[in-house]
Amino acid sequence: CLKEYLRYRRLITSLHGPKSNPFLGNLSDLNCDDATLFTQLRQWAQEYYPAYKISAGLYLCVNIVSPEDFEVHTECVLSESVTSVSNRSTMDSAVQSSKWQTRRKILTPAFHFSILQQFVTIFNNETEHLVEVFRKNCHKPYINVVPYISQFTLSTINETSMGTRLNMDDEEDKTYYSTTHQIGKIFLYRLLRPWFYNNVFFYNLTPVGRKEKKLVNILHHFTSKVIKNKAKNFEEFEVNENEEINYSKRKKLAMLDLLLNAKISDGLIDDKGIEDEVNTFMFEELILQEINQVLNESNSQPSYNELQELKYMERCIKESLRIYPSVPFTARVLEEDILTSNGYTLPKSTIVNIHIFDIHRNPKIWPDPEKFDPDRFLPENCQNRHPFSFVPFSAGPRNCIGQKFAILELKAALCGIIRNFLLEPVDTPENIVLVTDMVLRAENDTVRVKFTPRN
Ligand code: HEM
Repeated sequence: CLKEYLRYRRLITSLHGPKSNPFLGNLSDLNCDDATLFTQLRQWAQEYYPAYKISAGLYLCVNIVSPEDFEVHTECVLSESVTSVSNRSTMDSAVQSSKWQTRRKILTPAFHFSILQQFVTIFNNETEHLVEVFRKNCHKPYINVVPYISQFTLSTINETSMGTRLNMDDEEDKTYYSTTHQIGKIFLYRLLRPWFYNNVFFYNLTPVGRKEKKLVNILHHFTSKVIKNKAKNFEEFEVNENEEINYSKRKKLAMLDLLLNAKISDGLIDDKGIEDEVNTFMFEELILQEINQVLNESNSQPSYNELQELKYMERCIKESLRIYPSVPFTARVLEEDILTSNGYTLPKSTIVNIHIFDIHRNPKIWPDPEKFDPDRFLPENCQNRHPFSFVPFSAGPRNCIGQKFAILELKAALCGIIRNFLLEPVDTPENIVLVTDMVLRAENDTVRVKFTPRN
């Protein structure tokens, strides 16, 4: 064991990375607020491309920033995920490595297009609820969309996977919703403190460990209740097995007048600024044009096939997921040694973090990376790109099983929102502060948008 450990340490420590203290490693850099940590990781990603090491005391991990190394690593991370190492008490049976392959096989048919077709009705109904909430609030100067969007996604996944609607007036459902948020924070806390990984006994005695236990019990209680109810319904369902499953044209851009006025009268905005603002509108108008074309101007809910036809919208979704990938980092444990593109050997058992966020903003692959340009995803523009340079759903065997589901759900939601409202950003990339979490979040969970109802 000692020989293996020393080899492991020697190989990882030969990799470059930020300066570290011999005893504490990079703990002092990592022990900061979530926003600073996010910026810090991005800075290291640029400085130490394509891969670098960081350490926390005796624990070491390697961060990968290049598509090439990401591709190599995916061949060696089939089973064990960091979630299962660091968080066994939370996610134990669901993610444990030995069971992964069997479970993935069982679950894959649940995402077959014939099943997704049935989910479209749920997506559309949930979208109607969302549009209704926005309509009630659209008289306000802006709406913070984050809580509404996360309730929408949680409600949709609940209904499609477990067959129940979340009801935010119900205390238990409300607690479940807030618990899913809090557990993410605790997971991150533990991920950054590797001495808690294997030390479950000690961790459970800490205040955070005790809180985690309480939250996990709430989640387990909720899901087991839903599963029990579902099991009852399932018997009823079998009896009825033959039953079907129940489940202004272009607006005048008055904004442009305002922008031009602001430029001429007080020089508050320059030509580039106006172009950016108009582009923001144009994307939305082009999406609306496509929706009207595909749905023949009707007000009906879109069908599965119609959603598939919304190609321009799909490019806009992909470009959004490139600039703001919902999962900015993933973490896994290597099962075998790998050789990185710059000639380093990363030994078996290394914890590897993938900077999805930075892969998506690599200027060599994505010129002018901060610019929103859906045409990057035209087939002819994708041809020569490395297949692992766009990875919002990760890649390789452990990629996201729900990616088609997610795109379809996003399309249904956008269809409902854009047909009903004209959107204007209140928060912009310049003032939004991103923070480290399990999923990409803006500081204080706030992204403000102005909603104006369309006639
Ligand atoms: C925009 C939406 C989504 C994004 C960006 C996304 C992204 C990802 C990523 C990056 C992973 C890999 C995580 C890792 O390697 O640690 C993943 C895994 C996974 N995702 Fe998603 N996801 C999305 C929506 C969904 C939805 C809607 C579902 C279910 C309906 C889903 C189910 C899963 C599952 C089950 C896994 C684990 C797969 C496995 O380990 O075999 N995802 N997702």
